[in-house]
Amino acid sequence: MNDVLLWLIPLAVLVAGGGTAALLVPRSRRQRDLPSGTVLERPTTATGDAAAPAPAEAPPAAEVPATAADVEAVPVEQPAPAQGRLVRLRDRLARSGSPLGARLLAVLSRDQLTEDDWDEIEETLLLADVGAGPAGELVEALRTRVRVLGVTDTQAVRALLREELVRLVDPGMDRALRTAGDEPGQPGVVMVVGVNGTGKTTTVGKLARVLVAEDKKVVLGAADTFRAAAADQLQTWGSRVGVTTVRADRDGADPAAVAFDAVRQGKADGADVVLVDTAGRLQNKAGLMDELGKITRVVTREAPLTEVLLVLDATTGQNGLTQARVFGEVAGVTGIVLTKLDGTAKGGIVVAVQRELGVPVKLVGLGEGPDDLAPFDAEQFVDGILGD
Ligand SMILES: Nc1nc2c(ncn2[C@@H]2O[C@H](COP(=O)(O)OP(=O)(O)OP(=O)(O)O)[C@@H](O)[C@H]2O)c(=O)[nH]1
Repeated sequence: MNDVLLWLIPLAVLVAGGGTAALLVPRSRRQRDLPSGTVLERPTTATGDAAAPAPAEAPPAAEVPATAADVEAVPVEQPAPAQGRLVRLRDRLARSGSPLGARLLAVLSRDQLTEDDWDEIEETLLLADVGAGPAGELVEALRTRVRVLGVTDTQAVRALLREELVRLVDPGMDRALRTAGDEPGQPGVVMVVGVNGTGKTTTVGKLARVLVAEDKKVVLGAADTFRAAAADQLQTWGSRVGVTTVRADRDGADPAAVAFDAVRQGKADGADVVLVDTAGRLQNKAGLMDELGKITRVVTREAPLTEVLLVLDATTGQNGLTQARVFGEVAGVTGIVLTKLDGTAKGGIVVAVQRELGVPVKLVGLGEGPDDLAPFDAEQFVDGILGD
């Protein structure tokens, strides 16, 4: 009876897995034959808790037997290039209520600007989440220039407002995405952090498309193991552009283990960039610090993080700033992605968050479409909010 069982158990496992021999092949061998858009699952041992052993101490990915590899047969798309996308902002903002620029220009086009008018401008800036400091600075600078230059003509006032807004958004900041590895043969590693629902997974998917459009080889790491659907969501984004997704084989697995595997996979594949999606629940600062700290430490053993992008929802105003503060302290943020800019008339958050963290907005989300992610540019952004 025992002998029969010994034969039946592996047989049942093979049948349940579709009978494929790939189930028993170590990842390193299997991967050479993988089609693009592949999903790699890794059985993870540790849990997300900080006390768990670092996954780098677990068996390296190449020696771990792979489990199911459900490759979705989706047609591979050719994503659109990212340049020039920010011009869409104007249309999107026009549809999102009364944009900041229109409200400012309505006041500035009044005949004689009174004290009340300047107060109204400051209030408008505050309502658009620019923040008290920058709003005061802009009003002072604009007021002085209007007075000194004796400008009354609406077009000239508009030009001054544009200059002052561009200055506030700071065109001098380095907004280049660091997606190249530090050494030859090493991928760039971009970790994406932020609270639930801000658009992290969507941003990773859209960013993968941007990079694929630039002919870069990308690997995705689904280290958001907290939300059940996040890995599926990411995998779908990856499959659409022929990009491999490394994910855990169960929910709640150790995110650091998945991130580590993704980077190792990226190296093995000769990828240019590995994008790591995280859960980053804001349960408490210590927990967040443990989770992101552990991912960073573990990933760095394979390749250093070249970019840590904080995803913020532009519609959340002051709340977003509080999140930015916490993530800025725990995650070593190097760039900001402001999503849902299409759904708010409050573009001022760009200024406030850059001031808060001292790091630039590098990308903006302009909608739910796959190519609705644009590289940020101070002048184009201001033109977008000022409208025609
Ligand atoms: N309008 C608009 N919607 C967006 C944008 N970016 C993301 N979204 C939407 O925001 C919602 C949440 O996005 P996700 O990518 O799932 O957010 P997440 O941060 O990964 O969420 P968790 O996995 O729960 O942490 C989705 O419905 C997205 O389509 C954007 O730029 N504009």
